[in-house]
Amino acid sequence: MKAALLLFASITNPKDAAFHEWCTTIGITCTGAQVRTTPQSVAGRGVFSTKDLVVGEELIKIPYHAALTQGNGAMNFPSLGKELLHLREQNSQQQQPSGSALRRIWNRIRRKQPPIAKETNAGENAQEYWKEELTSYALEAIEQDHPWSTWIEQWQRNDPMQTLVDQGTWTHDNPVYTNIYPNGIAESILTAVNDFQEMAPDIPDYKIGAAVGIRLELVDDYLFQYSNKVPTSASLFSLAVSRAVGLTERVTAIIPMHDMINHSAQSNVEMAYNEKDGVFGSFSLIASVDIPKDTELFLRYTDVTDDEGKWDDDKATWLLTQWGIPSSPTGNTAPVEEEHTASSREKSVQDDIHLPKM
Ligand SMILES: C[S@@+](CC[C@H](N)C(=O)[O-])C[C@H]1O[C@@H](n2cnc3c(N)ncnc32)[C@H](O)[C@@H]1O
Repeated sequence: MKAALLLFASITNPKDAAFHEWCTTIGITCTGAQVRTTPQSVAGRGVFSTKDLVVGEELIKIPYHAALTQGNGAMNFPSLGKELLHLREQNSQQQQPSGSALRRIWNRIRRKQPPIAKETNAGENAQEYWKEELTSYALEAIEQDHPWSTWIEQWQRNDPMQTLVDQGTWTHDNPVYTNIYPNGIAESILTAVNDFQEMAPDIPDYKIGAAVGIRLELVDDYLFQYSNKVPTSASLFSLAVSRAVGLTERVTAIIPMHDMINHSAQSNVEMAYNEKDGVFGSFSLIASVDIPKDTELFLRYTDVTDDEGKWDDDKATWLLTQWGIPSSPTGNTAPVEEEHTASSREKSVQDDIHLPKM
């Protein structure tokens, strides 16, 4: 308790302090790390080491029940769980549209990425609907003032895609819908594409345009299928997507503390989990290199290099539009070789983990 008080005393931002207090309540232990809102972070807020850490040292431990998964969501909100299950059954019976030309092009690009996870522990076809369902559970948590709300209300993302989704200016029936050019594209979409291009000038604008188009289609599909049936929010949907991690082929999760860690091609932490008989116990964040005190911690969300280690602009487009993170041929070197140091009880999921894609 004394240690916790000392920890909060050193956090100056009230939101960070509230988040850490919540972490303690829910059973997350942060022995070597702290969330800080600071200009020193690449994204204005990130996780920093609070002491010198040696490779292999555990700095954060998160119990499984703290993570937002479809299974945990259904356990906390059983009636919403039933409604979502019902919707899932309805949706999977319906003929899925073959998708637009844009989506087909993007699917070709996506084949370069690891395969998308297929199913979860929450039932048949569940993995297909994780984005929609985790968003609904997150909204329900806020609505019911569930303890998770302290964390969920702090989700943030600051990039042209999130701005576009927050403004809702891409849909024709939106009163704030801005100019449409003769080619049918809204001015707000072109603004987002231009803003992205300024952030990452090495990525061709047509690739950014395609990726933005795909995401908007997915948001549209989501609103069409879920609005007026269960809690929905395009903004939270987009936030959830940027914070989720695929743990196994069956389970996608948003994990508190883990989701506060920013991306770098040269990560310095990795995640491991304790699992017995296919049941998760807890997640650990482990130093993958020696880390001095007060250093920002990084995970590598995705690799943007090809088989030969060269910067791949398709993958870079993904990083840019999924998380708002720019990259360039010169700014991305191969990740540092990491020595696996987790105990034998812990299975490293660094290689299995993929941040899910829309
Ligand atoms: C999983 S969250 C990480 C925590 C986030 N910074 C926060 O304060 O909630 C992912 C988001 O963080 C930001 N981010 C992460 N790594 C970044 C980087 N290297 N450069 C710029 N923004 C980054 C992006 O907005 C991204 O969508």
